[in-house]
Amino acid sequence: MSRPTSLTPPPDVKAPDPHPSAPPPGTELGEHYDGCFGCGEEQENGLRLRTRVGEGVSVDTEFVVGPGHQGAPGLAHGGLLTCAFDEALGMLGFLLHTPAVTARLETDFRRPVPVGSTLYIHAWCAGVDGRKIYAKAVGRLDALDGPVAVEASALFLSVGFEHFVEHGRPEEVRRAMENPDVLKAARAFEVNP
Ligand SMILES: CCCCCCCCCCCC(=O)SCCNC(=O)CCNC(=O)[C@H](O)C(C)(C)COP(=O)(O)OP(=O)(O)OC[C@H]1O[C@@H](n2cnc3c(N)ncnc32)[C@H](O)[C@@H]1OP(=O)(O)O
Repeated sequence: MSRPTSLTPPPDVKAPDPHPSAPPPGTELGEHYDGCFGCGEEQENGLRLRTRVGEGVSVDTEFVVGPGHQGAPGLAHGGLLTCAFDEALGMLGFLLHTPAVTARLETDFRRPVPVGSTLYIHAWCAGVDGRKIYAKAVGRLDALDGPVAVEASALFLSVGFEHFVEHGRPEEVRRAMENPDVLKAARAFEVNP
C-alpha cells in the first residue's frame, strides 16, 4: 500500500546530520518538560519514558508496559502506544536543535503488546525540508531485535518557542519558564539556530 505523500520526504531530500551541538550517541535525554505525559517526572499518571541518543538523527526509547496502560485485558492501549511513539519522535527535534510539534502521526499496529512487555522504540529522521521534519519509528517487543509490534510515520513542523508561549495556558507556561533548564534550552535554540 503506498503511503500518503505528506509523510514521505520529497525524493531529493536526504536524512540530515545532527546539529553540531547535539548530544553524542548514548546520551540520555532528560525530560523536556516535567509536566509532559510522555516523559515528565511530575506527571504522576505519565509514561515517564526515557530516551537515549542513537547514531545520526535517531533516538531509542523504552516503554515498559504496565497494568495502567491497558486497553483490552492484559494488552496495551493503542492510543498510549501512539503516545510513546509521539514522545520518541518528538525528541528528534532536540538533535536537529529546533522545537517541533507533531502535525501528523500514523501508527501501524502489527501485533498485540502485552502488559509486562517492554517496547523498544527506535525513531529516526528521514529528511528535513524547510520546517517539515519527516520521521519514522519502529517498536520491537522485549528486545532490540525482537519482533516488530508497532511502526509509525510522522510529519513534525519546526516552531519557535513563541508557539508554546502563545498557545499554552499561562500558569503552566509561567511555571515552565521559571525552570532554569527550560530557559537554558530556549536560549540555546535562539542563539544557535
Ligand atoms: C518547552 C519545551 C519545548 C519542547 C517541546 C517538545 C514537544 C514534544 C512533545 C511531543 C510532540 C507533541 O505531541 S506536539 C503536540 C501535538 N501537536 C500540536 O499541538 C500541533 C497543533 N498544530 C499546529 O499548531 C499547527 O497546525 C502546526 C504548527 C503543526 C502547523 O501550522 P503552521 O505553522 O501555521 O503551518 P502551515 O502553514 O499550516 O503548514 C506548513 C506546511 O506544513 C503542511 N502541514 C501542516 N499540517 C499538516 C498536516 N497535519 N499534515 C500534512 N501536512 C501538514 C502544510 O500543508 C504546509 O505545507 P506547504 O504548503 O509549505 O508545502
